[in-house]
Amino acid sequence: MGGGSRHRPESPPKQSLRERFVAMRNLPPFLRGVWQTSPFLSVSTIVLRLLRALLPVVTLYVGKLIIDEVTHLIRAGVLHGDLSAWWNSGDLNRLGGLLLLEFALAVGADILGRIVALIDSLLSELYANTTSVQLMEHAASLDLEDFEDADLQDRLDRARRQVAGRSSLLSQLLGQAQDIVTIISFAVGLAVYAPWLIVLLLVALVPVFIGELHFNAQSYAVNYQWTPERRELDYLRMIGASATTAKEVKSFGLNRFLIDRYRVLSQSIYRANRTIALRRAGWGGLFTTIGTIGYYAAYAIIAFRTVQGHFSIGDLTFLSASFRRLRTLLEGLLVGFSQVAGQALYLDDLFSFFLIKPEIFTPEHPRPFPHPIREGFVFENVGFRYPDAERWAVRHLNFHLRAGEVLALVGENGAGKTTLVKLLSRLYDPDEGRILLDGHPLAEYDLQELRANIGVIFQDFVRYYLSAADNIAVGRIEAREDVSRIEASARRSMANEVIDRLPKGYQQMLGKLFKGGVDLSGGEWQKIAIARAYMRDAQLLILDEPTAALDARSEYEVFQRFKELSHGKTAVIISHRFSTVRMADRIIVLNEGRIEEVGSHEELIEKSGHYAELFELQAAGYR
Ligand SMILES: Nc1ncnc2c1ncn2[C@@H]1O[C@H](COP(=O)(O)OP(=O)(O)OP(=O)(O)O)[C@@H](O)[C@H]1O
Repeated sequence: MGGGSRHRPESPPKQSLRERFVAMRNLPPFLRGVWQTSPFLSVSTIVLRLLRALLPVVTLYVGKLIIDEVTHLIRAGVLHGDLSAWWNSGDLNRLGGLLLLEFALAVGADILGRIVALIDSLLSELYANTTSVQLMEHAASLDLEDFEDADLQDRLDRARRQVAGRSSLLSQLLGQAQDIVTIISFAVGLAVYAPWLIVLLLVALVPVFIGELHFNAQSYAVNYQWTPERRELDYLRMIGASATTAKEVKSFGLNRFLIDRYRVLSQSIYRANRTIALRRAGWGGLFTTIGTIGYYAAYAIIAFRTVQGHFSIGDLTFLSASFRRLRTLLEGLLVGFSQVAGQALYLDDLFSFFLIKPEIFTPEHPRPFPHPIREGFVFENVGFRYPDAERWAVRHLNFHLRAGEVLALVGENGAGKTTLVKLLSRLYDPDEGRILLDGHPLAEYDLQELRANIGVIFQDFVRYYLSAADNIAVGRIEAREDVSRIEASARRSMANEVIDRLPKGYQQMLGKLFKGGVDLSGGEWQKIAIARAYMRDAQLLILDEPTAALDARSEYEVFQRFKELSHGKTAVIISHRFSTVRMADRIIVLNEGRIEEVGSHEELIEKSGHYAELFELQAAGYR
């Protein structure tokens, strides 16, 4: 969260006219994406819209013919006594035919419009689904480091909103294309009768266009600038009203604080939006009035010329209606264009998110992963610094994690234990030095294979709101159906005792998010999480303090089993409990990112160094 001092870019990005036009380059890939989603639906909507586009001018022209026919009939004075006699005389045939035609056109236009709207909504939804999946897939390929970057979070957030809220872009875009065809057809009609009307039209419309363009750019800029705050709003809403936070929020009485913070923040966003909306409404009103003046000027001229005998009454209605429709259409087109340009800017976020490339990836020709690992892992002068951090989290790490040994990492909070583990599982790459596996850098192996061979349970493991069985199966999701494997893993981590007590056993939904879910104690969750490591059947097992919530007996038993069961397997355990740590073959003591001591429990006690001091401290606490 931003706290009190909010960073605001000096000049709002991407709001110049030129940049808006540049953003239009996003439209071709967008349309290509839509096309690939469903070529059939795409073709259908284009063809139907083309038909629909020509209907208005045809309808208006038929209207003109009707009026001309009516005036003709009046002038000719062919009035018969009653309607049926008149009808039978055949004088009304042409008028009747024209009326029928206009009726058919109106019905046709309505039906076509509905079909087109239906296709557009189907197509938009399909496209939004496809893009959401791509978004998830791409997010999955990114580095952990990327996710810890607030800028990326902002961009991802805008991209998500783009997908969720902007699927109207497609119908807008297609509607524009359709309107252009209609406009051309009207313009041709107008040009034939009175070309000067078109000039008048343009003069009336230009101010509206520029106004729209300007205010859309401002809206985007505001939206862009306030992304972090909007994310904070979401976050506040989430911690203010979710099952996982309710306990703490209630007992600390945080609700008032959260609500006030939400209110203040949402009001500032509201004020920024209101300012733009007000200015937009004011200027928009003025510009529209100019357009209306243009329309009535044209109307007066047409009427005058009709009186002079240049136009028929039918022409008068056709021209004035054409002019009015053209004005509305062009206004819509221009406003729509600037909206499309605005949406194209949001597409920028979506597409630029796709352009972020992970830095940790599998080389083109990966080295086959060793089965079994022979020598183990060697850290050679490894150093790592978190992005934007001043301090090295770990530095000058030199040690050998031998195949088959159980290594414990000990150190005070922030000493670098978790960081070391993240480097080992290649969630980060070192900034200095290198890590070798059986003599070759980790980066030469296939990333998926490396991760598949490492089973790591972090201290902040995830409590999935899934069934108990699935909570274990996530350790090796391909084996989700393998009940005996899941049960065996549960027995090893003692999770079976927890699950046996659940009303629905392995099928019990865990967590309180969904109906019928049962929550577990911290230690019970941990036993479930540890079962994931066994599920994985990896060559290297890493337990990063996942036992912190286990009672002393459970932790002892869990590690006893761990040692027995991981026999021959390489393992790294992080724990603050020395009863556990002393079971390891070797212990590394970390201090401020450096290795301070290495040895077995006995050796380190003998040495009377940092380890012995920490051990004494804990032992004294129990005496
Ligand atoms: N994602 C991160 N971004 C920036 N700095 C981090 C990040 N994670 C850890 N650090 C910093 O790196 C240092 C080492 O952290 P690390 O999590 O490795 O410690 P640890 O020994 O596991 O501590 P603990 O016993 O509290 O779990 C700390 O100074 C910490 O503040």
